[in-house]
Formats: sequence, structure tokens, C-alpha cells
Amino acid sequence: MKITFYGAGNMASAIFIGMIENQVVKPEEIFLTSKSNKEKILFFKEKLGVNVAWDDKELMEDADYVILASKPQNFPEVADRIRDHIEEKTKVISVMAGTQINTIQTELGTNNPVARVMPNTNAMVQHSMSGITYSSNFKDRDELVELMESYGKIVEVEEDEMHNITAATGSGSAFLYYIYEKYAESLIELGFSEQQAMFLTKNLVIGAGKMVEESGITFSELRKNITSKNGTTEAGLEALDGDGIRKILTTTLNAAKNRSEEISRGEN
Ligand SMILES: NC(=O)C1=CN([C@@H]2O[C@H](COP(=O)(O)OP(=O)(O)OC[C@H]3O[C@@H](n4cnc5c(N)ncnc54)[C@H](O)[C@@H]3O)[C@@H](O)[C@H]2O)C=CC1
Ligand SMILES: O=C(O)[C@@H]1CCC=N1
Repeated sequence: MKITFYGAGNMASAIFIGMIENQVVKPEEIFLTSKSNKEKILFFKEKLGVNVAWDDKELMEDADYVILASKPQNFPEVADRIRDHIEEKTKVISVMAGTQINTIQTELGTNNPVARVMPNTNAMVQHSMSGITYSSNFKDRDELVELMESYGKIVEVEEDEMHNITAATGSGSAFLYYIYEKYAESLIELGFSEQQAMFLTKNLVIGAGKMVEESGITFSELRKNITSKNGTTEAGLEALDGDGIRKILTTTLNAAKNRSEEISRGEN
């Protein structure tokens, strides 16, 4: 197999590191190219044993998959590099936010099968939650699904649902990290040192994640198990105000979704 990545930044590296660690591909089956971070991809070559190249003929020759992993704004330049070299056998996989299948096919000047995947950087630890959608001519999906499942879970969606997935899980972990950051800052206000606040928050998050994974019970049951009648948690939860926080999160998710829709209309 040959998988070529155009772009080797945060998202692409989380994917190929996840795939290599899970041994679904060998490092020598991966080809990387980039624009900005030349030293970084030479580091990946050195550390992981992947191939690195800037010659598009070499990159695209006999490729089974080409992964589009630049920012959407850089896609026109990436398309210029790929267009004259794409072979009939090559399936196109895009992780770019917003960029529609028909835009990808038009820019590449090809009708090759295209899948859009919206992963997240938890791919690095094989825990991405990714959405996937396909062009109608994308046959033989099992191999791609196996590749994508090597670094996490996937849900298949219609293309117009990709805006929601992008907000919910593509950007979603950043929203959760932001809440953890704010939680740690509040602990400092409570009187903990910065080091203590980070240590407490980090272990709270790890423990909560493991409870979600291993207990098999719902978020609300987990919460209720902590909440004593007229106790400290109840007092805190009343102050937290469930509806208020839901409103903030809905506004957050809608802002991310709207931005994905703007990108799809070419509003850079
Ligand atoms: N970072 C994340 O959590 C997620 C990112 N994505 C998508 O992944 C894509 C990449 O995002 P990041 O990895 O965060 O960005 P990044 O800035 O870390 O990496 C972008 C990469 O694209 C390369 N690039 C730019 N122009 C190029 C060109 N003409 N030829 C070859 N390579 C080129 C850069 O050199 C760099 O390696 C974006 O489209 C984003 O929407 C999707 C889901 C999550
Ligand atoms: O912020 C972004 O646009 C990308 C897409 C999802 C996560 N990061």
C-alpha cells in the first residue's frame, strides 16, 4: 500500500502516528510532503522511517490514497501540485474542514473517488472520533474503514452532516480542553498553586474519562452518584446552572458549525 499525505501538521501526524503504532500500515508505505515544516517532516522520517519527498510525480506515482491534510485555504496550491499526477487508482481522502467533495473533484480536475473524514487529534492515542462521508463512486470502502478505525471510532454521515461533526468532535476536544483550562484557573483562584491546580485537574480529567469508558453508566448517573442530598456537590451544581452551560455550549457549537459552512462556500 502507498499512502501519500499532502500536509504533515498536527492532524496528519496524529493520523499517521496512530496508524503506524497500530501496525495497520508500515512506515515505508507512508509518504509525506509539506510546505512550511520541512524540519518536522525530516524528523518524522528519521524517527518513524516514513518517506519524505517534494517531487509530486514521486509522491503520486502508484499511490493508493492521497490524504489532503493542509488547511482549506492552502488547498488550491495543493491541488496545483497533485492535478497532473493523480492516477486512476488513487482514492482521495480529505480531512480539511468545510471543503466539499465537489470542490475537491473540481479543483483536482478528476472524478476519482473522494472520502471526507473529519477526525480529531486524539488519533495520536488511537481515540479519534471521526465522521466519514463518501462520493457516490467510492467503492471498496472496507479498506479505508479499517485504516480509519486503526486510530479510533468512526461514524458514517451524509455530507451535509459534516458541518455538525466538525463542530462536535473535530473541534470538540478543543472546547473540552478549554473548559479544563478554565477549571484549573478557578482552582488557582480557590487558593491552589498553579502546579497543584494542573495536577488536580489533569488527574480529575483522566479519572473521569476512565469512569466514562469503564463504568458503562451514563454521564447523568455518574453525576448523581457524586451528589449527596443537601451536600457540597448539590450546592455547586445549583451554582453551575445546567441550562446556562447548555446555552453556552450550543452557541459554541453553532459558531464552529457556521464557520464550517462559510469555508464550504469559499469564504476564507
Ligand atoms: N488540528 C485538528 O485538530 C484538526 C484539523 N483538521 C483539518 O486538518 C487540516 C490540517 O490542520 P492542522 O494539521 O491542524 O494544520 P497544520 O498547520 O498543523 O498543518 C498543515 C500542513 O499543511 C502543509 N501544507 C500547506 N500548504 C501545502 C502545500 N501547498 N503542499 C503541501 N503541504 C502543504 C503544511 O506544510 C503543514 O504541514 C485542516 O484542513 C483542518 O481543517 C481536521 C480535524 C481536526
Ligand atoms: O479549527 C479547525 O478549523 C480544524 C477543523 C476541526 C478542528 N480543527
